[in-house]
Amino acid sequence: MAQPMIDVRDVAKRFGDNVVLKQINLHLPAGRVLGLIGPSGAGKTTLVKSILGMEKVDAGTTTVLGTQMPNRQIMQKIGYMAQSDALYETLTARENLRFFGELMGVKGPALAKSITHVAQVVNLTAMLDRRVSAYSGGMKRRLSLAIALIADPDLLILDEPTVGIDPELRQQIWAELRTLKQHGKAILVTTHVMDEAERCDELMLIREGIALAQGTPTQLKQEYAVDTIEQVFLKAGRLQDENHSDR
Ligand SMILES: Nc1ncnc2c1ncn2[C@@H]1O[C@H](COP(=O)(O)OP(=O)(O)OP(=O)(O)O)[C@@H](O)[C@H]1O
Repeated sequence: MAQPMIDVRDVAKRFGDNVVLKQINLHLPAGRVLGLIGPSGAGKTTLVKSILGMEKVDAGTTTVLGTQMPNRQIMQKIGYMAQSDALYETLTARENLRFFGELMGVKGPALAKSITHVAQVVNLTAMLDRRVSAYSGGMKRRLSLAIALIADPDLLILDEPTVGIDPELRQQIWAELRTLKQHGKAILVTTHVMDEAERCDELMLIREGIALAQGTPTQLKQEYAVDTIEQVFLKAGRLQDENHSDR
């Protein structure tokens, strides 16, 4: 089998007494979209940061592109969109894209071409030369996504990429993610939006730091004998509450 783009083995993490991740296992091959869904505080961002090597795990390993994390070189190969935007407000969007593109090794005409493409994907072409300080929250999210895409990375890790983005553009962004996966990219995405969860090839339901269920949306609906992912989630949560033996 081809080497997974992300391989998480038995990862555990706590902040003081707060156990945030318990024995998480996750494998993401090329050409797949894996959705991480769970309520606020479930541990999604902590898992994402553990995968990136930004958070030190207490047990287990996270391997990305065949290399155990943390690793600075590998980090530069990942298209990462954080939950909060890290943008240079005094620069224009184009300058931000140029800066982050160069940081990831894209230069010259290739960079100019990539800026044009990613700006189109997130619908910011007309606003590229405006300072980011004048951007709305949604525009900043879109620019953060464009930055994650700028170097055409093999692996994208997107933490709630469509928060504050209107439904039409959300469709456009998901169409782009689909195209990217068809080109063999691997995509890990966290989301609260259930119709986005339905678009993932595979889902991991995470609650109180525990991976409650994992599988394709169809498999999960069958397993829990329900019609929607939202119902899967609610049912899995109820079962977890009834069975406290895993705490
Ligand atoms: N740096 C930190 N120090 C202490 N506790 C933290 C830290 N980061 C996260 N936590 C705690 O870890 C738990 C999981 O947080 P995390 O941000 O991973 O959840 P999440 O599933 O991403 O939530 P949301 O959907 O709201 O973003 C929470 O209880 C949070 O308070």
